[in-house]
Amino acid sequence: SVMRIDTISIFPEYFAPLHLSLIGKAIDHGLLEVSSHDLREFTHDRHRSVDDTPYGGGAGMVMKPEPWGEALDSILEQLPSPRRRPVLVVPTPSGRPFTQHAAAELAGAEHLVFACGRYEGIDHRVLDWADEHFELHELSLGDYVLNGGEVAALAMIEAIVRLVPGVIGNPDSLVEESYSASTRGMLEYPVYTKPSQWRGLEVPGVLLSGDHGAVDAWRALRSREITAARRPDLLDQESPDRP
Ligand SMILES: COc1ccc(Cn2ccc3ccc(-c4cc(N)[nH]n4)cc32)cc1
Repeated sequence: SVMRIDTISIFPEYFAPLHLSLIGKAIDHGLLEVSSHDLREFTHDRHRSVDDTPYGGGAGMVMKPEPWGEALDSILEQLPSPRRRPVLVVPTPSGRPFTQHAAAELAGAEHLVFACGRYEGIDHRVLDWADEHFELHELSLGDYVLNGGEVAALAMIEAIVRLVPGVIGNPDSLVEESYSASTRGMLEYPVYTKPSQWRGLEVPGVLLSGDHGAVDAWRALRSREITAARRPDLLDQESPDRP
């Protein structure tokens, strides 16, 4: 089944990179449809204004609700009926953390819409209205501040789309990863390839030994060492993935 992704932003060109590499191939193979919409197309004043001063005062500007309402209406109108409610993802600093778990959850959706804000954010009534017409997810990319939602949406789209069957060339790499890395498992072990000697640096001997049991043990040990050093929080969680 084809996954459809719509993005809405005042910088739609942010999403041009999605047509490169893996995601570009998925689009070429008809597995994925990506459309980027310019929010200003849903303004009608001479200045095509999308923002205004915040009620209650404070610095910066807030995105007006009307253009967002018209943009979201336009997405809903273009849906084949009878339609399941599309998923609306709104990147925001105050969102629920976007995790591999969230990516897997969203990878099952048929239709994803990303509303990318700028300025100090979007008039909250847009979210209140959208909650009635979409399956709404307000998501944070991480505990750092961006200038808008576009970069977060790009990262989320990549994390989601690579989980869609058929999009990634080699499904094995996903299985391995799902048990050892960025999920609530452990961090990835170090990887090596030819040449076996490079600038006086060798590849760990066990990896050249052909002893698969020893290789697995070495990798598990390195994952545990690296996780303990960099992400002790991941070690605390009991998870079925980690024996
Ligand atoms: C009240 O504090 C702020 C309010 C708005 C902004 C700028 N901005 C506007 C829309 C928008 C969407 C997402 C994000 C974002 C998401 C993550 N993980 N970091 N930053 C930032 C965004 C900065 C800070």
